[in-house]
Amino acid sequence: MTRVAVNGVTGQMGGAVVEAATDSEVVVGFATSETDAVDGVPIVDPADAAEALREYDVDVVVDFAVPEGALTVAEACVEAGVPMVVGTTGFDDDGLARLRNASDEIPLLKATNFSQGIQVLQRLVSEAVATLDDYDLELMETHHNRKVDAPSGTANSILDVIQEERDVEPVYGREGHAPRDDDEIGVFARRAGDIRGEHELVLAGNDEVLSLSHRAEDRGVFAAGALDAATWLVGRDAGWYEFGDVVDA
Ligand SMILES: NC(=O)C1=CN([C@@H]2O[C@H](COP(=O)(O)OP(=O)(O)OC[C@H]3O[C@@H](n4cnc5c(N)ncnc54)[C@H](O)[C@@H]3O)[C@@H](O)[C@H]2O)C=CC1
Ligand SMILES: O=C(O)C1=N[C@H](C(=O)O)C[C@H](O)C1
Repeated sequence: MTRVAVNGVTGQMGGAVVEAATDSEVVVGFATSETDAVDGVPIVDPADAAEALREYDVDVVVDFAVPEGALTVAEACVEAGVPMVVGTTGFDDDGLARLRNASDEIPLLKATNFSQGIQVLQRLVSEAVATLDDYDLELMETHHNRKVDAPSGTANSILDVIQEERDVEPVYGREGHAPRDDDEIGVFARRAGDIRGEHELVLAGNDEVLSLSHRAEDRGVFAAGALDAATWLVGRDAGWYEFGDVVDA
C-alpha cells in the first residue's frame, strides 16, 4: 500500500485526501497547526518535513497547501528523495521555477486541477479555439468564498491552452466605458458560498455561441485524482510530470 504524506493536511483538500485514501495510507501530514493530529494522522511542522519523510517511510507527498508551504516541502522532498504531487495553486514565476528545479532531482507532478473532466475540457478548448479562430472568447470561474488566489489555477491553465492556439490579451474584469478589442479575453472570478469549482469558456461569433463548462460537485474528485497521480508517480525517474500523463496511462 502506498505510504502518503499530505501537505496542508488540516485544510479542506487535506481532509478530502485523508478521507479518499482507501488504496493508499496517509501516514503523516504537514501543516502549521497547534494540534498534534487530525483524523488519526500525526501532524508535523513543514520545517521538519525532511526528517518526517524518513521517519514515516513516506513513498510520496500529496500537496494541497499554500505556495510557500509547498515550496518548503518540495525542498524536503528533494533532501529525502521523495516524489511529490503538487496541487497547490497561486505560485508566482519564482515559485514555479523552484518547483521545476526540484523536478531535476525528484519525480514531481503538478496539476492545477486533478479532475479528469477538466483534462477533457482543456482538450476540447484547444480544438474549439483552433477551429473557431475568429470568435470572441470569455472565461469565467466560480469558487468558494475562502479562495484567496484569483483567477483560479485552472482558469490560468485554460488560458495557457488558449494562448497555444491564439494570441489573446486577458482583461481581468471590466469596468468603465471602452469598446472590446478583438484580441481580448475577459477573465472573471466569482467567489461565493462553498462552491467547489466551476469553469466556463464562451466562444461567440457568426450568430452562434458555444459554451464549454465543468462543475466539480465534491472535493473528492480532486482528492481521488491526486491519489491516482501519487500512486502512478512512485518509482518513476526524476522529472516534471502532469496529470494528463496519468489520465492517458
Ligand atoms: N489541483 C487541484 O485539483 C486543486 C487545488 N486546490 C488548491 O489547493 C490549495 C489548498 O486548498 P484548500 O484545501 O481549499 O485550502 P485550505 O485553506 O482549506 O487549506 C490550506 C492548508 O494549508 C495549510 N498551510 C498553511 N500554511 C502552510 C505552510 N506554510 N505549510 C504547510 N501547510 C500550510 C493550512 O494550515 C491548511 O491546512 C489551494 O491552493 C487550492 O487552489 C484545491 C482543490 C483542487
Ligand atoms: O481552491 C479551490 O477550491 C480549487 N482550486 C483549484 C484552482 O485554483 O483551479 C482547483 C479547483 O478549481 C478547486
